[in-house]
Amino acid sequence: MYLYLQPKEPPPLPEDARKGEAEPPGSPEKKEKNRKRKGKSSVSAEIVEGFSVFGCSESVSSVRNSSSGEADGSNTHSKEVAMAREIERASILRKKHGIHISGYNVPAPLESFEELSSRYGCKSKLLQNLSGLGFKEPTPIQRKAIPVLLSGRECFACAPTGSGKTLVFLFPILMKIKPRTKDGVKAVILCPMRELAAQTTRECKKLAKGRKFYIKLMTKELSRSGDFEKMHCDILVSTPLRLDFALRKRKLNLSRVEYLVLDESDKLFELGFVEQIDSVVKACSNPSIICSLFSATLPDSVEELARSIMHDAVRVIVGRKNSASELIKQKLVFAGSEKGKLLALRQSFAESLNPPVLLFVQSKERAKELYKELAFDDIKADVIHADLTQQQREDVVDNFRAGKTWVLIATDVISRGMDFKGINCVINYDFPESAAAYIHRIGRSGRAGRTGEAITFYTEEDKPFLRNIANVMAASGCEVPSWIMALPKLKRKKHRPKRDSISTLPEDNEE
Ligand SMILES: Nc1ncnc2c1ncn2[C@@H]1O[C@H](COP(=O)(O)OP(=O)(O)OP(=O)(O)O)[C@@H](O)[C@H]1O
Repeated sequence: MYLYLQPKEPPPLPEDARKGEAEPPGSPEKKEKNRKRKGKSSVSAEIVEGFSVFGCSESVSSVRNSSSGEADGSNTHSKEVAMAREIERASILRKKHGIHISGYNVPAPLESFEELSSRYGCKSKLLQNLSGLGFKEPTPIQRKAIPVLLSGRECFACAPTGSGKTLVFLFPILMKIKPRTKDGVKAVILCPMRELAAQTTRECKKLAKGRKFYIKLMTKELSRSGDFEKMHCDILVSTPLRLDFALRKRKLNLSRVEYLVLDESDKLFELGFVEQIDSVVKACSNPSIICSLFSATLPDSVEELARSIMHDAVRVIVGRKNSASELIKQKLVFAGSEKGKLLALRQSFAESLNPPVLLFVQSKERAKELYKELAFDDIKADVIHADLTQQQREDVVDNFRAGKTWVLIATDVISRGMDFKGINCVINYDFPESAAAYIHRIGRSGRAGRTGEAITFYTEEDKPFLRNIANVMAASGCEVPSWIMALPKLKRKKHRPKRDSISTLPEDNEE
């Protein structure tokens, strides 16, 4: 029985809520929580177009929050003029960057990172760190979702792979929590995979450079033998399994957590993780906690579940929901059979190999098989899958990052969130199991404004599933043959067929 993750029907909104003024719906506790949030409301705000899931209005208007003290209450006319300008400015920015939002009193988007200081009092050290990382302009999701979190609102954010969502949740945490207060964990970031948790911890440390935060990655050792009563930790990054283990066995106290982030939240809400997420959500019992959910793919079912843990959230979508980055040139290649795929791969590498290349297969067995095949070729290849030790997995990732490995063969353990700089090509050697898996896999290239390429092999067996991928391709402007678009639509069934093993050796029954 999951107390927190039971999806609830959206409560009907009172008439004045639709004007952005009513009491938020929910229990007295939630109301209290929302009252606190309202109090935190920041400088400039919009009330915008509503979507069904978070239940809000269809009217479009925008207000300048007078609590900023910028508007002169005695001069109604000039206040109205200023408000109108603000509405227009926010709307132009949103349109320019393809940002869609829903929610009440949504703060206006950032025009520049400098506004973090002028509007939200950001410390200069943090801003220096941003420019030190070469971040000059906020990306569209950063423009909109950072102010949402900074104004104390919960956020449900969907933006393309490689569009800078990590900064969206890290930066407000670093701005808002007090470092080294010694009264426990203040922020928890959950990631579905260990590699991603390690990467997020590293990014967090880079952004926090020069500020004295205790930032910890929940390693296996820590979850099994950490003394959490003595350990200092402001920001904790973990996979659900390790955090749940530490909660149960090591009596980790999360009651003072102010920020809970579910990165790659659609994956986190998949079966297998739900029980662990539920236990974490329960342990984060602070009524003022701010939850935020991020992914490049957020199906409606996840929005439904999100409603059970979020209150008064602002939904921010950049571009089209559940679509691939437009920076990736996508191609489908018919390889006929399993043998045909290996030949096609070798031929493609012989014609042009432009490393780094990431190659996805559907299982660890197949990853090992393909690695054996490519090891005979003159290609610096390596392999990563769940059978490797943690240290081995880290070494593989480091070697690929350092350019020592040209071709990395991988299962879906690194298909989400991993930020390898400048991957030129992603090859789906095995057809992805779903459109979401496809979007995340190919999203390892075409990041941070760079272009990339994605090639997907398919066999006769994969043909019935082509349409799902073709839809994603067409939506991001890639050419798709009309016969594929005419294939019947399949219900969202996962495609993981049993495939012939990867080998060029003749089979027993062949001559
Ligand atoms: N404002 C910015 N300017 C330039 N580069 C940026 C900016 N913000 C983030 N980046 C860089 O863009 C890359 C992708 O960022 P990030 O990993 O946060 O993407 P993401 O949206 O979380 O992707 P995914 O959905 O795959 O997890 C990183 O290398 C990051 O350093």
